Amino acid sequence: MSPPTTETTVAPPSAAARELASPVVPLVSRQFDDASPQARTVAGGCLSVILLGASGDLAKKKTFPAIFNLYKQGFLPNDQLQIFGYARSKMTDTELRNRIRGYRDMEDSWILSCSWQVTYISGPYDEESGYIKLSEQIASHENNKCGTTCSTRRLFYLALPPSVYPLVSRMVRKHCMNPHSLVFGVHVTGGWSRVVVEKPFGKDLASSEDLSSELGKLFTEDQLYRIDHYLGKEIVQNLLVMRFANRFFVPLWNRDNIANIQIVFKEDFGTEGRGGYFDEYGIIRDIIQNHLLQVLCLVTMEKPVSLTPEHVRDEKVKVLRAVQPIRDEDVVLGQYEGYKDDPTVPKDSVTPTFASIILHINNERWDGVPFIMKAGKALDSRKAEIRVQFKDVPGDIFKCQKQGRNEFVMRLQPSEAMYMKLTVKQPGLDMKATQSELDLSYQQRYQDVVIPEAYERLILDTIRGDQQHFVRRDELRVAWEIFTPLLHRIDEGKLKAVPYEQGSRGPKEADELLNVRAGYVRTDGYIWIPPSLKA
Ligand SMILES: NC(=O)C1=CN([C@@H]2O[C@H](COP(=O)(O)OP(=O)(O)OC[C@H]3O[C@@H](n4cnc5c(N)ncnc54)[C@H](OP(=O)(O)O)[C@@H]3O)[C@@H](O)[C@H]2O)C=CC1
Ligand SMILES: O=C1O[C@H](COP(=O)(O)O)[C@@H](O)[C@H](O)[C@H]1O
Repeated sequence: MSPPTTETTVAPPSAAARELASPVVPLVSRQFDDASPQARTVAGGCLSVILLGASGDLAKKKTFPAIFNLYKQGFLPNDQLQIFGYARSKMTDTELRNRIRGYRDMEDSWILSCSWQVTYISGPYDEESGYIKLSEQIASHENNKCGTTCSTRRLFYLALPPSVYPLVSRMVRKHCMNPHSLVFGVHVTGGWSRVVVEKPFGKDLASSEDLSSELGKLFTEDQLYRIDHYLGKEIVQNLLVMRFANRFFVPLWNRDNIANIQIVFKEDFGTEGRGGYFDEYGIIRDIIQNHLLQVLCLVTMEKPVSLTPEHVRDEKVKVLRAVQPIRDEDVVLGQYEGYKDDPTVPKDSVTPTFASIILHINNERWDGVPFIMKAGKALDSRKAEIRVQFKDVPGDIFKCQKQGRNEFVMRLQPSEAMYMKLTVKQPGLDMKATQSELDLSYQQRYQDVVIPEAYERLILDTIRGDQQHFVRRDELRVAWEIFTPLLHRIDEGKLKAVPYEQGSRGPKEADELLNVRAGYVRTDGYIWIPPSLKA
């Protein structure tokens, strides 16, 4: 096997590349300096998207719909696209298409009118024959559509359990990489092969490093896209713009003004048939170590030198390195009652389905500010948000502390919004202060804008070769360094999950942790109602 090569492309933009030009150019992710691989990569030619694990949950719910939506919006080449599904399950092309169609009720007529089709290949993950067949089918599509001269692009998406990544990656590397574009190790026709891998990337530092080394032997870092779909969410993508393009926030975003920050993920349903997977990982590996930690990076990092992916990721790594070891007294774990009734969950499972953890960042900006990372399944609502609580005003003459503190809330989902809780004069003759808000609710402000799904954005980024919103290897290592000691203590039974009622706020101990150890001050009697729900 030849060693992996760095992709270098030299062909001028083709007509197909121009066809791929985005109708909307997002502000953050589309700016590259001339030296970046993205700027050099020609984004045109035949495109094969190969979904390994095509029979699975992620493929059905997220990946296929995202590809269809991108195509529908004109982001993918009209006549040079082909989707290949690969998995062990026996299925025909039509059965796979029906499966995809069935999920989101995608319009039959529209799917049938696509000039390309979904091809399904059934094969084992551990035998070469399946990959040889897959490779032949891709080559045949490329020859039919492009001949041998134009650039060909192969996007391999591993929608599979991480345990099979090394095996599948070795097979892909050996049999399915793009042969046309390599001449003496250099891509001369603008072609590429890229590989998307899903989280969780390992179970702890050691297993993640093993996985990274395995993949590193097969692919270069710029061929590997470690996807964390929270980085594709609209409000998460807005974080750098909000923080670094608004004078308001520049002087306030630090330990002098901010009392605490919460990053919260709540789901109002349990494991729903994914208990087998979930029980092996638990809520910290499933949500906090990746999704919430990525959000924390963007909330706390210093301003990058520029928006090139490496500059942004350098800053993320830097702030992660300043996160302090997690103390047991800063952790509350929970397991919802009824979790073990799921037939795929062992009857004696102690896996946490809820965790609230206080992190501390030891740097000049954040020393002393508690960051509360809270995630749970089967809670009272489904939402994800970042809540920045400011300190009290010194010398308060209005007795505002009783009203509540200023908060800046960024709601990732549902109903994207940003609002600022502030104290104003209650309208009327009395000089009385009350809580109100400045509100930017996306549904109201951007009524004609369809907010893309995170997976749409990130899959498009992989096709464009933009790695800003993907996790770099060193970033992943530090993320595991932060959580591995705690995870090992949990695995050894040193920390126990307390039971909580389904549909509740989680264990009451988590509220105590928030109030007592993180100093969060709740505003009684104030609830933000999204404008869409107001009469
Ligand atoms: N589902 C979701 O909402 C999300 C999933 N992810 C990640 O995406 C990846 C795929 O997830 P998901 O689709 O839910 O997983 P699934 O359990 O649905 O697995 C996907 C496919 O992999 C094959 N497979 C399952 N178990 C094994 C095994 N032990 N050995 C070999 N092959 C197996 C099956 O295909 P066959 O038997 O036909 O070969 C299955 O259809 C995971 O890494 C997950 O963490 C990330 C975010 C959200
Ligand atoms: O990665 C995962 O994310 C989903 C939640 O994603 P969202 O975009 O709907 O917030 C979660 O349900 C799943 O357990 C986890 O693996």
